[in-house]
Amino acid sequence: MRKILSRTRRAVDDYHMIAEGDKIAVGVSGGKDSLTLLCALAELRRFYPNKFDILALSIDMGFDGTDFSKVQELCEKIGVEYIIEKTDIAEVVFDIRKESNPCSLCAKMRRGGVNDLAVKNGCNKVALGHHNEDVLETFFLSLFYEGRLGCFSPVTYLSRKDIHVIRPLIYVAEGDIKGYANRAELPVVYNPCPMDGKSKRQDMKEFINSGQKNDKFFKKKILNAIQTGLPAWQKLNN
Ligand SMILES: Nc1ncnc2c1ncn2[C@@H]1O[C@H](COP(=O)(O)OP(=O)(O)OP(=O)(O)O)[C@@H](O)[C@H]1O
Repeated sequence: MRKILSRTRRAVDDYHMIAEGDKIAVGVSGGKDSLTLLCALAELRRFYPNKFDILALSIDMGFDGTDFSKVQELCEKIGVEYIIEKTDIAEVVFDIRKESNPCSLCAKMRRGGVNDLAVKNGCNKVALGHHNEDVLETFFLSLFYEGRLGCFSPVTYLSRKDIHVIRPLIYVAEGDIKGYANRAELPVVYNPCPMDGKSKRQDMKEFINSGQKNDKFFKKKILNAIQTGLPAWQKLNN
């Protein structure tokens, strides 16, 4: 956890993600990334100079067999309040709308659900579990499939809801998350989504891995290009 925590702290500092008195909703899908984010922020909360509080939120998509009870137990252990909202997003996307491209509608509804639930519970920020490889994959997806330079931002202000979305794991490597999730025996929730893993993102992952194999600084250089080239990624002075 020490490495994850120090990288999380560096990202939080570089982009002023956490201010005194913040109440941060951590979006917990039940996957390894968001569970790691939850544990990292619970730990950071103990010593970060700006005092803040966290709340864990899960949007239950309504797939049969989803069980968040072990996440509930983890939250009790680390002293974090936990709210699960049951939805019928899976039914809307797959049965009612019969979407040919279900991921984009699903993600939109899920994001809306997390943000609304955060506001309803008095949070001024939402934290998401995007890690370093998510950043690089998203950057290349924009480049190769949309022909533009872009990526989600470390911090995004949503004016309609008056909340900030923060991504504290942007410097954390997926491999470190996997290692931590295994060692800490995080209660990863089985994802029954039929689309899970079937995406262009997988192709980008393979492309990045082959770049990294040829040049051990590949990922570092791309992140540097993002931070110097995309305005929203410019580090703020501390
Ligand atoms: N059902 C959900 N409820 C609450 N938050 C969610 C949910 N699904 C996703 N999120 C949040 O959005 C982030 C990005 O979603 P995405 O589906 O890309 O997750 P991921 O990369 O598979 O991460 P994870 O391993 O945490 O599932 C997650 O890390 C999490 O913080």
